[in-house]
Amino acid sequence: MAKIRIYQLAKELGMTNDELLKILDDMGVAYKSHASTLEDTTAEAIKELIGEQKVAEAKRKAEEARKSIPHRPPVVVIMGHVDHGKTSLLDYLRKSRIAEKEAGGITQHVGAFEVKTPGGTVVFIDTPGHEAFTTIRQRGAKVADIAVIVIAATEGVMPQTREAIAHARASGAKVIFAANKMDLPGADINKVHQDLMQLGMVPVAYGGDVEVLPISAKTGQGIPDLLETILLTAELEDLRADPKAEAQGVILEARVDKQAGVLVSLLVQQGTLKIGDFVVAGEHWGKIRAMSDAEGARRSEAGPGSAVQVLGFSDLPVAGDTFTWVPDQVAAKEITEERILERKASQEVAELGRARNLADLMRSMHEAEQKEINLILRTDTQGSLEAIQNILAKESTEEVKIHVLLAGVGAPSESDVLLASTANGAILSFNVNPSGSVKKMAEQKGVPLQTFRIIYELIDEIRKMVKGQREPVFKEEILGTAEVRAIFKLSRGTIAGCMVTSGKITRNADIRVLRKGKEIWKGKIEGLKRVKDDVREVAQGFECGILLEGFTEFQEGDILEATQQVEVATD
Ligand SMILES: Nc1nc2c(ncn2[C@@H]2O[C@H](COP(=O)(O)OP(=O)(O)OP(=O)(O)O)[C@@H](O)[C@H]2O)c(=O)[nH]1
Repeated sequence: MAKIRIYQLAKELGMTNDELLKILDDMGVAYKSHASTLEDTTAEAIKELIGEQKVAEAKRKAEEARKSIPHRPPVVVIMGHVDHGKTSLLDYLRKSRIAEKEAGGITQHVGAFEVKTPGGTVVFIDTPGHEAFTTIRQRGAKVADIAVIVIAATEGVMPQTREAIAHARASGAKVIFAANKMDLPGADINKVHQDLMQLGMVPVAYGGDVEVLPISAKTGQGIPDLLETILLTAELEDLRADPKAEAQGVILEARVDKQAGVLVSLLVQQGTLKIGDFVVAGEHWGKIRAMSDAEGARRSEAGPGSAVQVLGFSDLPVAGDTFTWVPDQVAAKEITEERILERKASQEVAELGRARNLADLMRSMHEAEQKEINLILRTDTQGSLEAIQNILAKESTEEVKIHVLLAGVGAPSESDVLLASTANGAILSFNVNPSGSVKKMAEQKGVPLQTFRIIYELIDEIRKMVKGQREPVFKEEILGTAEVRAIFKLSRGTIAGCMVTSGKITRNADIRVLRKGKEIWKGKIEGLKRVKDDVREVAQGFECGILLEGFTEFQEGDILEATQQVEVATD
């Protein structure tokens, strides 16, 4: 390597001569002037040092940039079993928010509302239950950071509590439990704790990390603590959003109002949405003409964490679609038109390749290298459910995990189909039949849904799935051999003129070169020719020319052995 002079290296590293001379002084390197040459090792050491400094500086800047982005309020969804108090809790939170304002405040439904506490603001999605939440997730958007799952302490964990947990987990939201109805004499928080332990979740009270807050949606008892826990959880998540970024968020609801036209509720997640902005959401676009918030107040802009109702969409966007800012109408139109075309094209493909049964699902999981089988189990009785779960636990292997997203008594529901669809899973039911509408939905969404009458048939099906997902085991199979009879040295390599002496040689086979019975090389074929034509295979008794990838030292009499890897059936 040519010696480098100090001023040359300084230029290469983008620094001044003086800066580099200072580094040399610090390193104790002697020089006469900036024109002196450096030893190779010194130059390398300096390059390495500067490289490290640059990486550290870039890291520090990235962290600084992240820290300069302000925090945003957490977005919370409330879920739980029917009648456990989701609506009451939302009502209480909504009222407590208004109580802080001037009396007589009017509220309007914009899909989410804010609760301000001394510790910070929390945004609540204004629709109880997981249907709305799952519909939003179905479209690929993550809307809630935290799920509060309400459990009536008079009843404990019920089937839809388990569903809510499964949905929340599948979305990646943090889960906090609210043990509700604590004002009632029959309330027993210990039962809630124990039920959760049975599901493998250890409450903080028992030394675990699962938050269970006793509350009453009726009296408001414990709700400040619940809000505080939400904010603490959010703090750990370090949620940030840049108000200066291009506006982006999720459509929460959309409807047509006879007078106002298309009304869209949306949640801004990044950036600031302003009047006059153009946005696209799925296949629809709009120019924001007016915005109003949950207080019914007109807004000219909405920053991260704000839910607003907007006017300006010409068509109804779909709840759950993300919306993004675009610079103008030309961009808005082009993007939405492109999306419509893309959808039409992919629909045609989907018609052909939709996963309709377990075998199809297994194939798609295999292609995606998914090593977890996600299942929803539905049975007629608790007894059969437990029996199946016990057997399943034994079928899970190190390589392929069986993950039961949800197990419950009763027929599969539409919400099960949504869950299975987002998790790329299957629904297996035992002795219970899904309704026609559920079957139809499963078909539309490509979710395998199968009903069994005999437990062992169900288990067999699962065994097949596990087997399908195992890493395949391969063994080597010899395809054929060829003997080198002549050697041609050409400009593009050395070609072995061979006679296929047994079996066949194929273009994509693995080749072993054997000389006097010993392997001297192993690799792939680069070219296989019969006379002058490139061919895919040559059979016994024919001559051919073989060019190998990276081997040229042929000798007459060498044997080329062609092999291929074949999958071995395992049980
Ligand atoms: N005493 C008492 N009653 C409550 C409390 N929370 C809810 N309730 C009552 O429980 C019943 C069900 O409450 P909702 O808030 O409608 O329950 P939900 O979970 O929204 O129910 P669905 O919307 O049907 O799924 C109502 O009669 C409420 O008044 C509470 O903390 N204490």
